[in-house]
Amino acid sequence: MSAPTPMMAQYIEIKAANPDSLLFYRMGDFYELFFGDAEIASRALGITLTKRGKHMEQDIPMCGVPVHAADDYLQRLIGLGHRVAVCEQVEDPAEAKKRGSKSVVKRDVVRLVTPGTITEERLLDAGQASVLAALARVRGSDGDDYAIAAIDISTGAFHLTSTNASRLSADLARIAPRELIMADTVFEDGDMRSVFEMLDCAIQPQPASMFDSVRAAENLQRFYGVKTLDGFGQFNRAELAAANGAIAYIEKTQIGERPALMRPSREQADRLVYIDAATRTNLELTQTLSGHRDGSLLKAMDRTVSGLGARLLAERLTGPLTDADQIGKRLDEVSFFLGQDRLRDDVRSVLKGLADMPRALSRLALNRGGPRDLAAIRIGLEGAQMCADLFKTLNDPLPENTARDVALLQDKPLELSDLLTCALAEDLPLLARDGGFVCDGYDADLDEQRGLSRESRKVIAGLQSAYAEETGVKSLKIRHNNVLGFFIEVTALNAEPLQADLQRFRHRQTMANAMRFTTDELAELESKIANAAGRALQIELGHFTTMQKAVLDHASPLQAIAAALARLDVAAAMAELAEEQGYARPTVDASLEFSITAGRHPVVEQALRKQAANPFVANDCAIGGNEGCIWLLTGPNMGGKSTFLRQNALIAIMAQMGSFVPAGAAHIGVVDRLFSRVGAADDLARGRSTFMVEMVETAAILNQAGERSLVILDEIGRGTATFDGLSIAWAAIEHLHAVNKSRTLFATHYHELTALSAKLERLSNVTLSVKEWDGDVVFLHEIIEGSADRSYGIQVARLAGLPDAVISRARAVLDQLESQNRERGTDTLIDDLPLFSATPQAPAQSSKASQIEEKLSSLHIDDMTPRDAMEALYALKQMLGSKP
Ligand SMILES: Nc1ncnc2c1ncn2[C@@H]1O[C@H](COP(=O)(O)OP(=O)(O)OP(=O)(O)O)[C@@H](O)[C@H]1O
Repeated sequence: MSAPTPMMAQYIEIKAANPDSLLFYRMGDFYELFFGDAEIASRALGITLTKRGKHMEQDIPMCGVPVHAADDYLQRLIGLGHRVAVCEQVEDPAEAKKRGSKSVVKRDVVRLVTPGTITEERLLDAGQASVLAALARVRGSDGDDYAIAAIDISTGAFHLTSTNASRLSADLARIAPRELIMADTVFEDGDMRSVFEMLDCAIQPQPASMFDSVRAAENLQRFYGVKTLDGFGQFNRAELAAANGAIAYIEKTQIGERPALMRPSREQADRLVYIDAATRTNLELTQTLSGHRDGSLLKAMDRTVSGLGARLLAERLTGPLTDADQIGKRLDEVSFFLGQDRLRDDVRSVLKGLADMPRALSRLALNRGGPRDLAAIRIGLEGAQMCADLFKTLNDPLPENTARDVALLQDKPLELSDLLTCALAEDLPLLARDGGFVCDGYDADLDEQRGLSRESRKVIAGLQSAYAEETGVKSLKIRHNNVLGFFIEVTALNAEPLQADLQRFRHRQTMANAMRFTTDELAELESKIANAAGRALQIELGHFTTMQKAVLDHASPLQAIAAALARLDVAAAMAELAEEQGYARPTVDASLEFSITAGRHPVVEQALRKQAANPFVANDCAIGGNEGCIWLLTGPNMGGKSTFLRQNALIAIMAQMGSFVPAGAAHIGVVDRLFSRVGAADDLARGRSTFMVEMVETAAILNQAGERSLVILDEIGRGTATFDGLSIAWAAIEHLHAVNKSRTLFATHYHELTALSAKLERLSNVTLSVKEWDGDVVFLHEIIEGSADRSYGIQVARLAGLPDAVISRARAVLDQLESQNRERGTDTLIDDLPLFSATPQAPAQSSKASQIEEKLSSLHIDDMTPRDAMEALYALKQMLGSKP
């Protein structure tokens, strides 16, 4: 068997060290993939699979992607959940040749590209954070402690959240990482499976040693180049372990490059509203149930003009606050911008033109940046100054948060800004190695080299005319290509005068219709130009390094300025939204109030307006109070029950993220937990039926909701047989009323439940009004007191286009069922239910049963004939049959 070629041997060795990643192996202008990687990539990318040589007597499958288009292919592979190891040539091929003609150029993996560690503009969504999360678990004195380190390497944001087993899912759902890492021991723990299954992201278990909390402080100190972590605040063991895991993973994937991470900031779990994963999904906060951004609350609210602002808005929407003071301060900013139309417009138009500073900074830190990233910083700093200047003309006092942000903008690093403004040219190449990004007049040496090369070009133009004259060939041209450099070109017919003097015009190449020559003068000029260009590029690259370093030296103030710009964008955008949509400032305080006047659903309202349909019908909601009220909502199908339930939850979220709300007025006592059980979908992938999903979600609510919670329940119990469903709904309401005491909205089709209002003092019945007209039903979408006695399901079915025959048959069946029901009387069912009996009744002794038992025990079977036994059995059966 033949040994692998030296190159294949190198490939096999590098691949063995990176078994979990597709290996992009650099060969000239291509990244090549071999063996199984080639098969996977060719299928995923739709590129041709070829072969190259043999290994162990078998063809080696191969495919390749051109280096200049690698980003696109990377994006697709990462999108499909793959990881890619990028292996580059790390020495000049000339060096390799010195070791012998057969030696292979040294190559090494320079970077692992994973879903959570990408930084390229084209691989990122401007309005979305790209989070890598590291989950750590440490055994505490009373149970396990968990912490999540969430890093957005594309912006440097770094948050640490302490959590526990019951909050973990909700916290991960809020953070919504693109990639989650954890110790393999945690990954393999069966109890954790449900947590990981719920997440829609890449999950990468890592060696447990990466999450060591003991070495963590030392590693963090090394990473940040500090002697102690005291200045960072106090961290618990779980937080240290999570931070250590995240940093170790970044070092593992970035191989030698150090991203400009901010210092970790601690998130206090109770600072944010607890919203569990199901509620987040059901309320379609950042995407719809079908996975689209259109139709989500975020899309309906987003009026930001910069990527920075869009990301901050999403962060605020997914983590509304629980501190009424902080919420009030955010609302002050919106009020301020609402009263300053002109300023708002001006600020927004400055912000619109800004490039993404934190992402540019991050690429520069990782040595992946180019001249355009330097320009992004320059433009960002100019924008910050322009923004700050806009506020100078104001006489009114600024709200606290706005004043703080404007002060931050004024605090820009002047030297850096001057350096970038003076040095950078207007038109910039993507890559530093393309040159031409330092402006003329900045560096005399550079200007001289550029002058030389410009001068030489003029000389070449002169030479061309001279040669044309000398040879009498008017069409003679001096051209350039990468293979020959400069050359003289004449058509084959005109070659003779040049061929006549081959001492002077040395022949280089014969083409189909042309001949190419060179001269000593031309060769000399060529080397002058090449030298000058090479020297100029060296000088420019030197300036690039200086500017890059200057930017990184100011990473912290730059990040602070970017954060201030993002906050201003969000505040101005919220004011824009409030004005455009007619929203009101909510009152948010520490009470247990929940009273909304003329509330609307932010997404449905905008959709109806777009369709020029009937306007949205506003509705009130009052479920506040010291022990929380329950509104039991019955009403026809399509009446607007789900819409009403969701709109109130969304209004609470909007208010607590610091936004104005779609209502005439709103007074909300801070909600600390928001639960919803609306619209169930099968979760067959996890082996759960609709009903099971519904019950798991309901159980979570009944076990966790408290008096500060807001609970939204839509049609629980509908996924099972009528009486089972009704009983579960019934018992759940009683529990909510007596135990949870949360502010609750409960929509149902079980009209029987409305009888509960007679017994539960804080429960009110409300319904959605309808008009019946000529056998049809008209939905007025208006909430009124009282209860609906019918669901109008058949009318809705008719509207949906069920065949007439089915509709009329359904009407006949319904009439029959209703008349039977009337005869039996549903009220008896309600009155019979042991409403307030906490302890189940002991089953009454049945006198019939004991008579049968007595008779049985009096029988002497051994003394009986078969006929006697038969008769006794008949008698027993008869006694049983006489039971009522
Ligand atoms: N307040 C409103 N104003 C105007 N249109 C509304 C209003 N509420 C709901 N609608 C419209 O009615 C449609 C049905 O609403 P929704 O889904 O909330 O009804 P539902 O009572 O929950 O129905 P079902 O019981 O069949 O689930 C919505 O898609 C919306 O277009």
